[in-house]
Amino acid sequence: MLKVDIESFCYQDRTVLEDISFQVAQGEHLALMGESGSGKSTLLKIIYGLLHVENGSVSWQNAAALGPNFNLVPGESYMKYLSQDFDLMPFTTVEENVGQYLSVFERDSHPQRIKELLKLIELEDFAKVKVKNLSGGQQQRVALARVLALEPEVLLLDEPFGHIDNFKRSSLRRNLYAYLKKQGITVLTASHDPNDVLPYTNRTLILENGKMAALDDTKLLFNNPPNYYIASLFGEVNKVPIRLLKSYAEIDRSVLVYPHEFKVSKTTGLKVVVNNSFFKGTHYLNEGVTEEGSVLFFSTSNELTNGEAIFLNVSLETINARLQVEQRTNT
Ligand SMILES: Nc1ncnc2c1ncn2[C@@H]1O[C@H](COP(=O)(O)OP(=O)(O)OP(=O)(O)O)[C@@H](O)[C@H]1O
Repeated sequence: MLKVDIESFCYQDRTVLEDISFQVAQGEHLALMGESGSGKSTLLKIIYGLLHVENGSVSWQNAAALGPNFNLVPGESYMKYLSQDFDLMPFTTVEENVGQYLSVFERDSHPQRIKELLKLIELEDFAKVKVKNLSGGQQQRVALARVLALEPEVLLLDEPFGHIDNFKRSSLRRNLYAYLKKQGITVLTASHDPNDVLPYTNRTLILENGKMAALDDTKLLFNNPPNYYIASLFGEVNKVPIRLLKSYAEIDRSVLVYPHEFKVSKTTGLKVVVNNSFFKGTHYLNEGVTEEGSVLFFSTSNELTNGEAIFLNVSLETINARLQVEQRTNT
């Protein structure tokens, strides 16, 4: 079990983390989400032991992680941290970079282990290439292989696919997370990308201005986001007054609605005039303006014409579910 308790953490005199307290079970995969500057990287650096936290503690399996004021070389041996800057040796080859992190006591198994890791990151053909001659995305994959070399018990990943193109990203993500799960490695992934988070993580911790805005089951957070900030980390979202959706409603509140949750009708519902229809590959994301002048985003399978009037509907189940979440988080 990884236990993190941070009362506060400051850079110079600016507090950037406050009241952070959570636990991660062995083998669990926790996502860290939050807007840029919310404190994700800082939190990972504290956990790894790169930053000293005066008011707080980190422990793994009930043993305290002591941080940089106590360790000659920062970082705990059972943990690895993949930072946003890759920290590679540019003038040596891919296999040397990965091999450097393998145990000196098991030299015989190095070639096999390097081969295995290069296969995982899909860079087998680049084993003899110097790192300085690789693209940014390829370098990020080498950095990933390096942190995996010694099979850490805890792996901290900071935007691990940020430099990798979509073509490689999907398969790499699948292979990597399947591998980590199989090995029972405890993982924390900080990411802006819901595609890194939704399919692969058990729980998600949301940071907002250095504070914990939520910590819950990932699917639950997506399906029933407690507020607009949290929902918008997963993609486009609308805040819609219930009285516009159900004319008979006596409730003066708004609910969060994702674009895919609107059902489109030609005759009944909340009237909007289409302003834009963006092709998203699998669907169209449309921008519509209500009679009150607010903008709503909704999905359709077909392209809509600008100026066309259509009607939006949201199911009672969705509205009720959202109202219940609000009640739960307000009590
Ligand atoms: N070394 C530093 N010295 C002073 N302030 C810092 C330092 N590093 C980060 N900060 C500040 O601390 C806050 C949190 O930064 P952090 O990098 O942890 O956020 P983040 O959520 O990881 O952002 P991003 O998603 O953009 O990587 C920001 O306001 C940032 O400007």
